[in-house]
Amino acid sequence: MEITKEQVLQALGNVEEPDLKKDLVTLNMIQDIHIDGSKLSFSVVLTTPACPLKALIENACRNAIGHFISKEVEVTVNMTSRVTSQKNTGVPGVKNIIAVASGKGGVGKSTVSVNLALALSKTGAKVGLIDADIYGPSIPIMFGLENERPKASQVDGKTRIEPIEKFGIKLLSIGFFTDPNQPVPWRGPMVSTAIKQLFNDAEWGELDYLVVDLPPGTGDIHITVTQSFPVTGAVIVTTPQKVALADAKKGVGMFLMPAINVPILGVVENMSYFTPAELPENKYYIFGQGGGQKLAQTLDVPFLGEIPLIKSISDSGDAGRPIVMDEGGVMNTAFMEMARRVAQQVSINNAVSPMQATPVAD
Ligand SMILES: Nc1ncnc2c1ncn2[C@@H]1O[C@H](COP(=O)(O)OP(=O)(O)OP(=O)(O)O)[C@@H](O)[C@H]1O
Repeated sequence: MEITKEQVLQALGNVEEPDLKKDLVTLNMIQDIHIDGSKLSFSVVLTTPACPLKALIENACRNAIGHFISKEVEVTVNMTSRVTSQKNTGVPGVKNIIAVASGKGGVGKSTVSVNLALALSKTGAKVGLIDADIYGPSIPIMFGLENERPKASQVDGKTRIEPIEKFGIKLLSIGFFTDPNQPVPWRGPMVSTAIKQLFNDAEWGELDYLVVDLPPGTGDIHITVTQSFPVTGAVIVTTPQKVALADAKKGVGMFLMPAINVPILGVVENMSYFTPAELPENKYYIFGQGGGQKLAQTLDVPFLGEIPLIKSISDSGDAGRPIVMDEGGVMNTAFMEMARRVAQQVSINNAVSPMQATPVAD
């Protein structure tokens, strides 16, 4: 059987990327076509390794070859990725900055930030995490790094900070530079300088996603981060309670203000229902059901998922090993699904006007 490259491209031109609403060939996602008799191999370059539609797209490609060329073709599909970036984030090498915010304190914003960063990294992305919660930096504890200090050196008269690496991601926290027993009275300009240093003075290297854990509410740090760095999008964390939902709405409002203008990637509802470890199929909606989803609908933004309330999440946070690191179980599934939806929204936003898309090794 004779197959040509043109036939392959024509067949795959019938496969639509469901999120980006264009075919894979137009999107330049088909690469490395090799034909050897009836054997065909090609790569599909997705916009994120966390793509939730990976299996569906691969299947559609196989079906298209079978349908438009021949069922006799022996197809090998390599699913790879190249994370896209819409804007220059202002931090060299960093493709996307994802801000994690909440209207109200204590809703689990840091828990979501940490597990989001690790879940993205588990899919194969290069990830960094900044703890910008100046009033209660909790990331050092959550990673078991309370006594660590990042290395700093002088290069050409400039301070360069080495982010700490743990569980495959690079991280920096404002907590690494303060004494937990000595509360620091931060003044506005000091806060702004300190936060900017976490972005500008650190050796982040190449990152697909830099996740930023913001303080709760709306304040100086939000303004500093959003005005100094073009943030790709914001993830809003809420719990199902009315107060949290009302505050989340205010948080969304701040990101959408013309002076700030950061796209909302979506709403995550944390502590959605209680699930006992011994009976994971039982769900008790102790704070009410569907509040986060309704909020997302009202604001016309995506709903990124429900995270259950379970005791082991706080134990794991205190023990320095975030829960998504433990394979299997409801929390791992919930955080992996949430991360895939976040990455999907980043890809969709970037596809609106992709300015640069640099390849990453897979
Ligand atoms: N889904 C959950 N199930 C059980 N406990 C949780 C869950 N999410 C968060 N927690 C616990 O709730 C507490 C607050 O969480 P976290 O520090 O992530 O919130 P936050 O919104 O970042 O708080 P802050 O306003 O102080 O920044 C922690 O003890 C954490 O372990």
